[in-house]
Amino acid sequence: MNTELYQEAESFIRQFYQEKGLSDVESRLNDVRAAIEDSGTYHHTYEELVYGAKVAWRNSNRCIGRLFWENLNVFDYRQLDEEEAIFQALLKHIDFATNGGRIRSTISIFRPKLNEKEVRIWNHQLVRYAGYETDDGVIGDPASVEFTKMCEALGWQGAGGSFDVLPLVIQIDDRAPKLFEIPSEKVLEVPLRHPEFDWFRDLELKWYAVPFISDMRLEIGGIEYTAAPFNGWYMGTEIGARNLADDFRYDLLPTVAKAMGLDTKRSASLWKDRALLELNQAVLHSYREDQVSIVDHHTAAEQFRLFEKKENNQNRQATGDWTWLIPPVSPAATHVFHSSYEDRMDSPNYFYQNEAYK
Ligand code: HEM
Ligand SMILES: N/C(=N/c1cccc(CO[C@@H]2CCNC2)c1)c1cccs1
Repeated sequence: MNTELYQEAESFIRQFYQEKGLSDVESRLNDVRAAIEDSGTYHHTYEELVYGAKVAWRNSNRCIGRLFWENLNVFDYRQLDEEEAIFQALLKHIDFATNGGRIRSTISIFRPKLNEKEVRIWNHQLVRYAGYETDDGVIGDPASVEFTKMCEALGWQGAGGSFDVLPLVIQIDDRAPKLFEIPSEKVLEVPLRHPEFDWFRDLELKWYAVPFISDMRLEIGGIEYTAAPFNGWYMGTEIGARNLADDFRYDLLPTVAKAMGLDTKRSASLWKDRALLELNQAVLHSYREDQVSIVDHHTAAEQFRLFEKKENNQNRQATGDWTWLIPPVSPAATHVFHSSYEDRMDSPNYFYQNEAYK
């Protein structure tokens, strides 16, 4: 009898029954114990799965967006056993979550790991841009160079542009991974323009509307869901202060600063800070004008403060990883910077897992 699994299962089931005010937890625990004795594992009810996915979000210490943890749409795809069916489910997730720009927080949960057999999505995010190493530097997203090479090794042919959407790579157990192109009409993107600087659109920048994290493991009561892609909406700084700004990503601060006519020779001119602000303003302006959900880092911090209060009202204390909760732009202008959080890892939760392309 796998007592470690039973202990994690018991702790989760008791938490679920207690928080939901359900009765007769002992009878459910007897069924779970019997299942583990009989088959080495147990099966979550849909209600347990939904509660587990939501509480895993509530426990995600690095997430500033947790105020809305109870509004998660959960798709139960544990019965799917073929790559093609999983691909179709992912397209449905992308459509449902995108919702024409009124983004809906959603998670799709595929079959959990059992006896070293597992379903994996090799992508970091369902939608992400390719990165190509050339003699004159990287074209596209440098963060995707390694994964792009893997896709090419598996037969994918990218267009060689700066914003090519990568294919989905789905692997079941030890079968060969299968590649699937996402139809371009399924991928909502936002062309970036600035509210005052007309030259900004000439940079021909864009970003995808919805972030779908597809490489983390969802752990609920000792059961490991190794393929459980989830999405929310972006906080503007993720795009404007990191993806497009980091010098190991699209490295656009010098480009924006020069177009603004700033003196990029002297750090003291704060040209990087001025460029950052305009880049972030362009992101928020473009997403809002296209009616694509996005949140600025001040509003997100206010929402997080409300989350902290709501947790206290439920006799819980919000845990957090301060180093990730503070936004990369004007962190000290938010209450988060002046607060402290215990970085305790409660379960259920989302975890990193080994790179699928081992
Ligand atoms: C609804 C809007 C949401 C917003 C605005 C939001 C915002 C963020 C931001 C800004 C980060 C830091 C990312 C980074 O710095 O790279 C983050 C991290 C995280 N979020 Fe949220 N989030 C949202 C919804 C969700 C949902 C629906 C889930 C899961 C069900 C989730 C789970 C997480 C996790 C696990 C991390 C940490 C990732 C890591 O450690 O790499 N978030 N979130
Ligand atoms: N806005 C978001 N931002 C992120 C949430 C989790 C992870 C990430 C990206 O993390 C990468 C790995 C470490 N930094 C970048 C971004 C969401 C994605 C999915 C739901 S909400």
